[in-house]
Amino acid sequence: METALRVGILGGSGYTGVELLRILATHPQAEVAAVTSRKAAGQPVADMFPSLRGWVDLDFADPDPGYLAEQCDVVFCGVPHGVAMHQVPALLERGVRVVDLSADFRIADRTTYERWYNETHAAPEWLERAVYGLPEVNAEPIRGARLVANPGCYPTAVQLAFLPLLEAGAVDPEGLVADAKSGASGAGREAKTHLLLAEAADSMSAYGVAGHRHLPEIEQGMTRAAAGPVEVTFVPHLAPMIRGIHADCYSRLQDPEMDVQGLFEERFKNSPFVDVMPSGSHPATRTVRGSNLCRLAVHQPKGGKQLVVLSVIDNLVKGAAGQAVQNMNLMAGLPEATGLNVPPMLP
Ligand SMILES: NC(=O)C1=CN([C@@H]2O[C@H](COP(=O)(O)OP(=O)(O)OC[C@H]3O[C@@H](n4cnc5c(N)ncnc54)[C@H](OP(=O)(O)O)[C@@H]3O)[C@@H](O)[C@H]2O)C=CC1
Ligand SMILES: CC(=O)N[C@@H](CCC(=O)OP(=O)(O)O)C(=O)O
Repeated sequence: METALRVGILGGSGYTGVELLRILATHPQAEVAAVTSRKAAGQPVADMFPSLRGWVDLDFADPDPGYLAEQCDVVFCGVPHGVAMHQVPALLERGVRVVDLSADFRIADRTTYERWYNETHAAPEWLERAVYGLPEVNAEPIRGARLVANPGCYPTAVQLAFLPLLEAGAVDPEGLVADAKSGASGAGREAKTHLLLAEAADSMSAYGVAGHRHLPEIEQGMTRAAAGPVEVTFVPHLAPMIRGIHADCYSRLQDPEMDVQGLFEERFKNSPFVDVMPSGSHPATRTVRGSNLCRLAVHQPKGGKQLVVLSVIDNLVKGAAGQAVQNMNLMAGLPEATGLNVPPMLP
């Protein structure tokens, strides 16, 4: 067997970090060599995450890029946006390849990034060199990338639902609506009042309706797919569940007679993690939990022009850690699904 890839996780004590550790624990070609946390440096990983007892025998280390570069061939960044951009250049300059799960390198246009994220970009020279890590679109450039910007969770679910339609010019690109619900783990592991059990359970609320930071990321990908301007209304919601994203994606067909089901089946026939369900299906988030799958279902109510595509993912897997490992596999020349072929957990 070839030597395993030595993998590091910058920000390993958060939700995407523990999900990366879970997935990598059974990956046949990767070995986790370093995991960082400022607060837990020096403590065994399995003390913080007893679920990994017997699987991960490492202590958390300080987030020092020099140390990570010594130990690792590839580093995943599971740190908040605004943090990764300060750490990533030092890793890249030392020859480490990086998959950044934060938003720092997703938006190629610096001005757009700075407007939506309200801060000056610390590594603008890497913005254009980063490859947007949606494997269903960019598999080839991802293979050769030094820096992959892993997509956001909502943008993954929404783009996969719209891309076939936009690439084929099948819908009005200016009348797109994405109504999406996310589980609370999408907001990370830091304490926040709106995520307390008594605030988030048994309730559902929209947020960011006037403009969520995922909107420019969604529009960037969809503009590329449509090869022209798109107009998207994006309404995210916090739903009373732990994992999962359910996106209802609305558009107007140019030709209601078009075989939309056939279009989706053809577009994703070589995508191991996109399941185009029979037309009229109702996918549930629980049918993808713990897996790297995106399940899509096409609906054409009354056979008219209005089209509804339902898209479900696990925000921590296809929306974050699983997609990041899919990208690492491509970068390493491995089959895309290596270490990711597990069925979802249900119930
Ligand atoms: N949760 C989700 O569903 C998704 C998250 N993402 C993105 O992935 C990234 C990680 O998210 P998530 O795991 O949920 O976040 P968490 O808040 O759960 O974890 C953040 C991690 O980053 C570390 N960290 C925080 N600040 C710093 C810093 N200044 N320097 C070094 N390390 C730091 C924390 O550890 P410590 O404080 O101990 O150092 C912790 O390990 C974020 O950018 C997020 O937006 C992307 C897609 C989906
Ligand atoms: C429920 C919730 O709060 N979700 C987060 C998005 C989660 C996420 O993954 O954001 P990035 O991928 O851009 O890091 C939010 O709305 O900001």
